Amino acid sequence: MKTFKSGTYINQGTHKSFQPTKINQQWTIEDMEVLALLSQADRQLGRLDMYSEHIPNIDLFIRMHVLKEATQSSKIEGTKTNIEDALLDKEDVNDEKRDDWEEVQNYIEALNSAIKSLKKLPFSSRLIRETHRILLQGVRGKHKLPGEFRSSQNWIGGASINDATFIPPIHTTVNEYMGDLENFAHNSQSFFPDLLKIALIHYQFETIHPFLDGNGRVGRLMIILYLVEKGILKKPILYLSDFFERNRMLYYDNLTRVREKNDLNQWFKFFLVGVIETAKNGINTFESILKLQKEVEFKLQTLGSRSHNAQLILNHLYQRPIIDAQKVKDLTGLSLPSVYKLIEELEKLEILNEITGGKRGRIYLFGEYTKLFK
Ligand SMILES: Nc1ncnc2c1ncn2[C@@H]1O[C@H](COP(=O)(O)OP(=O)(O)OP(=O)(O)O)[C@@H](O)[C@H]1O
Repeated sequence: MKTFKSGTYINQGTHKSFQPTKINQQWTIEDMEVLALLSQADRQLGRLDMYSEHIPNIDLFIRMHVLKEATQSSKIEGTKTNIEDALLDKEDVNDEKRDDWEEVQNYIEALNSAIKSLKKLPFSSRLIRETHRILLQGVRGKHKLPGEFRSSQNWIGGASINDATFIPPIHTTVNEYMGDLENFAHNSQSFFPDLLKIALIHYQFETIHPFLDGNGRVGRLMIILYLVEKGILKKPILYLSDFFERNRMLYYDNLTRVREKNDLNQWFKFFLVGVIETAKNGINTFESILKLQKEVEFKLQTLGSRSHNAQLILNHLYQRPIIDAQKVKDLTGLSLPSVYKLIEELEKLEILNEITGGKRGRIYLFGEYTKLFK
């Protein structure tokens, strides 16, 4: 690592683009602090992974984890959607918030679809492009070449290329760089720890900046895809975007430091601290979910014969903690008067609370559960 050189600048006449060093090579690591953090991060990830085996019905809770990741990652990009907004149906979202809401939904769809595809497609340029296509579908992204690598020079920061903070590699080299990144991801001879590999892949991906837009979001999404593909996590339950969002300036600065100061170790440390902190938060969230689940079950016992229907509603709420009377009717097959009675009882038990304040179109939130993801 001592001699690591992040890349070279090539003169394009009006500007200089940064051509990063290819990453599919043998890496060594000598910084003891990186190694110590790596060992902690591995330990915490192992603990987190255990939850996916031991929590019954874990899939119920994963949807909310995905929703949180989508909200936080999109927030870095600038959307103003919060978790409660992201839970709403399209027709319940205000006009001015709808485009942001759609971006978050695209993120959820892109992540779910990519996780599913991993069963038949490897972590590859093709998978990355397909994920990008879903992420940028719809109004805002349609002029940004969804699903395609760029065919022009782009830049980061500044209104024009002349005052850019960073100019990624020339577009004619994007395919070659992405091929190198893909080969590195699958190079089993490189004997480099997986967490450092994905940290390096994220840095390199952001530096290549292969798309016209959405590079940050796709790059963050790739982290979870890589961890699942390598079997480090059985389920997609580690989401770093919250950490990156809370430390946004450091996130950008540490990426920049690699390029400007050849300081890869600082980026590794930042990334590993993120993994440790996020895994610990994930474990706490699961502990809180289990505790809440017990409390709720205890409350449901007071409903006697109606507890079966209440349980059906709860199974829905753990996936999407928002509901209306029609959905309760669909889930339980009860008549409308019985539906309203059951909702009222769940309100009394402080499981549901109405959030619109209106008489019609009432929507109920499972607030205590939603809070665990904030
Ligand atoms: N100096 C830098 N060097 C390399 N990558 C950077 C640098 N500064 C920012 N980035 C990366 O570029 C991303 C922004 O790229 P882009 O606007 O294409 O992505 P986005 O998904 O639309 O937005 P965002 O990443 O802000 O959510 C940042 O999130 C970060 O990952």
